Amino acid sequence: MKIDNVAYRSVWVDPQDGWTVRIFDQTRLPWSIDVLRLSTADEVAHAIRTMQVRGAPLIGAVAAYGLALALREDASDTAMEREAAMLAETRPTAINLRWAIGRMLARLRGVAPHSRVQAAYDEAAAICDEDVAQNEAIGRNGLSLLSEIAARRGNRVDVLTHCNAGWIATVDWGTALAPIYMAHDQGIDVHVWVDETRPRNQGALLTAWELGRHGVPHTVIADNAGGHLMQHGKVDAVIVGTDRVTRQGDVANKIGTYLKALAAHDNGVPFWVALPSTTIDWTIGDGVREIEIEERNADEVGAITGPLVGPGDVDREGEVRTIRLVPPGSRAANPAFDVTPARLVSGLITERGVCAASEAGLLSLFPERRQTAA
Ligand SMILES: CSC[C@@H](O)[C@@H](O)C(=O)COP(=O)(O)O
Repeated sequence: MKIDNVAYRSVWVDPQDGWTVRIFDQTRLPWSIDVLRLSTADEVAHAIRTMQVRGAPLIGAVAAYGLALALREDASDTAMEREAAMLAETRPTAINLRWAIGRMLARLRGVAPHSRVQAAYDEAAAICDEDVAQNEAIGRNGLSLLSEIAARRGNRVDVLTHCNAGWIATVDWGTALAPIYMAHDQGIDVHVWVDETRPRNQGALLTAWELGRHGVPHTVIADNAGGHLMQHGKVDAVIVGTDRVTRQGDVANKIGTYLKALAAHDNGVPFWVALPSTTIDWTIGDGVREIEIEERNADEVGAITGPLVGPGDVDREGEVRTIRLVPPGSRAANPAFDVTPARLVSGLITERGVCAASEAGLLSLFPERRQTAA
């Protein structure tokens, strides 16, 4: 995607030095576009934990480069296994992280230590290229669904999305936002209701920023507004991304997604989930019981960060500050994801096509997984 007419991915190797890894600091967006340089596996782990990089596919891709950085310092078997385990544990819910580390190890275990660094960079680059191709295919498959609605509605589609599943959450394109970008580029009058997505506001900050830069009409809403809009016929479809889909089609995504699925179900609004196959966890069935939900620091609920606005503070307008929301002494809790049961999901939009959120649906697109799932 482009920033000031320059095409960027969300992660890349610095072309000047040929080895450090560059990312946008997503804790600073949209107020400031800061590019970070990561040169050790520990720096990568820190970037993932603090959500300087976030979004399921992107943290997998960045972690893969993290392992390449680790191998530059020590390419022995012991160091490789240790650093891989450390990177895989930086966040628990998104399965792409463990998938990417698993793929790197599968490739590198058979490579002699002196050849591992180059092999690791090559494999991480392949993961990135494949993610871009998968998201582009997801965009095309989701576009068919949006085109059908537009054909019925005089070229208009209103989509609601939650959190950020755009290009900044993947290597490029995004999952949930890829069909929206393509619909907009094709001249469909697409408008997006953007859930702010408390507590970290990935919708209000990142999705709104992405859509705005691409010229896609959008409106940021409080997280609680979606049900009301659906009751009044203002939402044609909900499309969200996901951090993990079980083989039976249960969907883990940013906290609050489940409530949107319930409201969509009650109002007959299609609820679609967009994902690359790297987000499917074939080893588990019941997402509510089996997916580990990340519990983040309660301070993310108890405070909010943003630039000061006038008129009270004209001199300091624009200065980014953190403001306390919760009185001292009140406890806060911060489960970061929830699980939407498959029965509430209208369809899964993957790189291979759209399927029912069920084991049979997923296996119809990924028949090679039949044995794993059995
Ligand atoms: C294509 S990203 C899909 C999901 O990863 C996204 O919706 C989400 O929940 C991200 O959570 P985050 O905590 O911001 O990493």
